[in-house]
This record gives sequence, structure tokens and C-alpha cells, in this order.
Amino acid sequence: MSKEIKVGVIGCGAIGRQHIARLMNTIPETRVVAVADYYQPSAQAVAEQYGITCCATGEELIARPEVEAVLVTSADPSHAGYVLECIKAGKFVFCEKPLAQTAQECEEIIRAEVAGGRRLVQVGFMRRYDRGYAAMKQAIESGEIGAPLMIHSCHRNMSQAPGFATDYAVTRVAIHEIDISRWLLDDEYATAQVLAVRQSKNTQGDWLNPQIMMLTTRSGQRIDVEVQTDGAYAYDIQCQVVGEDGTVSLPDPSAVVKRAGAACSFPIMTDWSQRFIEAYDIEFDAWAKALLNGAPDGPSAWDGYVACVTGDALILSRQTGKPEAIELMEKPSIY
Ligand SMILES: NC(=O)c1ccc[n+]([C@@H]2O[C@H](COP(=O)([O-])OP(=O)(O)OC[C@H]3O[C@@H](n4cnc5c(N)ncnc54)[C@H](O)[C@@H]3O)[C@@H](O)[C@H]2O)c1
Ligand SMILES: O[C@H]1[C@H](O)[C@@H](O)[C@H](O)[C@@H](O)[C@H]1O
Repeated sequence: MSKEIKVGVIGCGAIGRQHIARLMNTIPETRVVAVADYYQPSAQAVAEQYGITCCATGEELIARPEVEAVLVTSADPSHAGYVLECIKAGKFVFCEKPLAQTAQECEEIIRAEVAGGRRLVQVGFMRRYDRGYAAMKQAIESGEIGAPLMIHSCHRNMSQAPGFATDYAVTRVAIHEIDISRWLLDDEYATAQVLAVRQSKNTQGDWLNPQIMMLTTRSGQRIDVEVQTDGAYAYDIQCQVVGEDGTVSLPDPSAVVKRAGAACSFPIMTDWSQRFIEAYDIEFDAWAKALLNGAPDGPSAWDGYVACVTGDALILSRQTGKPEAIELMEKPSIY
């Protein structure tokens, strides 16, 4: 590995372009050397902007000898295939969430990574790098609020891209709460359930909105997640952990507090890219430093797998109307 990690990026859409700018301008240890996108004009535009290589396919990018690490920011269904290809080539790969579409695909990735004997994969669960969540975890671990008993959380969005569907409320939206809640509680899930709730008139398409998702952990804690996929007043992420001696809550990002017209207010952000901008920077800074030390140490293929198994159970529960058990394979020792 060179001192400046040469990264290839597959997927030059919204987050791909933001991460490319981040890897080029904000993270000193990384440089993007090649891009690919199955919509060629998109990759060409980015390649021209930075004067870098435009590859015809993701596979070609992975195979290029100068590419030392790969960032996958293409559409969800393509993630697993590219991650497997990177493992086959022995290259580090950072995959935006979700790791795969199904738990079976995640198992295949885990088997391939374990066969190589070392971690290559990191999954883009960036909330673990958000200063607010990190401070909550520290407070929980300090023992100050006693044993955590439950989490109340909500994930409210203003809009979704065309083609959205009910299941995406789990696989694209609540997947962040699935990951962050087990990280905060340091426990695995036992059951998952979706509860029906009165539907919002602001829903912009033919899908269920809102949904309430319930999870229990092996030690009996309960997590409730209110998911508004669209039509909400802002992009608002909230989380409160209730312990036996106190609570900790996710702070809002810092903003000027205005007192005027007999009211006190502060603005709330409207989309994820601004709300978590610092978390993404910290996430990639940590990724680069870990690679230079030999291996990624952030969210792993195991974490991507647990998120998929949990998501599958939530989706099944919406059909069966009852809590579904979450059963995991044995955790390999490299995780
Ligand atoms: N961590 C986060 O907060 C976060 C936020 C946004 C998006 N994401 C994830 O990032 C990924 C991209 O999201 P986006 O909002 O940028 O979507 P997008 O639609 O704006 O961009 C996706 C890009 O990938 C390309 N693409 C699709 N399939 C491909 C394939 N098989 N091979 C190569 N290129 C392909 C598309 O042409 C497009 O340019 C998604 O998986 C999404 O879940 C994560
Ligand atoms: O609800 C959004 C999440 O908060 C973001 O972090 C992205 O993952 C995006 O794709 C989702 O639509």
C-alpha cells in the first residue's frame, strides 16, 4: 500500500460524487485514480473533471493494477457482486450500505473474506462516526445511565427518489437505525416486527408511510423506530437511550438559535448529505488511516450481514403481522 491510497470508485451518482470530492480534497491519505458507472456519461464527466481514468465497467476498474482500494457507491443491487469481485482480487473495498440485497449474498461475502483470512470489507454505516452518536456510546459505556433498557428513535425524510417502495423503508432507511442501535447497545437482536400505523396524507407515492419498527435484543431491550420515508417537515433523526438510572439523547447538529417574534427556534436540515457531512469525513479519514495500518476496522461484512438478516425479518413481519425471530450464523473470528 502506497502512502497515498489510490482509490477506484464505482458509481458516480449523488453520494459517489460527494465521496469522490471528499477523497480528493478532504482526506489527505487518499486519491481517486479511476471511476466507473454503468451510465457512461456520468463516469466520463467525473473523470474529465478530475483528469482521471474512466473505466468501461466496474470489473475493469477493480482489475486495474494501480487501484489499491475500491469504493462502491453504485445502486443497491450491484453492491454484493462488486464486493465479491474485490475480495477475489484481494483488494480493500468500502461499500456503501446495504452490503447486499439478501442475507444469503452477505453470507457468501463473509465466506469469501474469511477464506482469505483477513478483513478487506468496510460497510458505510457512517452514523457510528457522528460525534453525537459517539458521545452517546461513551456515556452508555461509562455506566452513568445504568443498564440500557430501551431506545426510542425516529428517522424522518422529506422525500425519496422515484421508484421508491415500501420495503425500502427498511433496506434503505431504517437500516441505519438497525445498525446504530445494536452498536449503541452492544447486543444482537432477537426479534423484529413492523407495526401498522395511520398513514400520512403527505406520502408522495404508492407505499406505506409511516411505519413503526420494533426490535428486541437478546438481553430483552426494546427498540422502537418511527420511519417516515417522505413528506416530513425536515430530515430529522432522533434517538434516545433510556437506562435504569437516566437517559442519553442524540443532540441536534449545532445551529444558531433565534429568538424573535415571541419564539425561540433553530433550523433543522433537510437532507442526509448535510446532516451527516462531518460523519462522512470522519468515517473516510478513519478508513484511510486503518488501511495504512493494514486493515479496515470500521463496520464489517458481519455488520452488513446482521443488518440484512434483520431487514429480512422486518419485511417478513409486515407480511405475517407478528414478531419474527432473528437467527444469525456463527460469527467468524475475524470479526
Ligand atoms: N450512507 C448513507 O447515508 C447513504 C446516503 C445515500 C446513498 N447511500 C447509498 O449509496 C448508493 C448510491 O446512492 P445514490 O443516492 O448516490 O444513488 P444515485 O442513483 O444518485 O447513484 C447511483 C449511481 O450508480 C450507477 N449505477 C447503478 N448501477 C450500477 C452498476 N451496476 N454498475 C455501475 N454503476 C451503477 C448509476 O448510474 C448512478 O450514477 C446506494 O446504495 C445508497 O443506498 C448511502
Ligand atoms: O433515509 C435516507 C437516509 O437517512 C440516508 O442516510 C440515505 O441512506 C438515504 O438513501 C435514505 O433515503
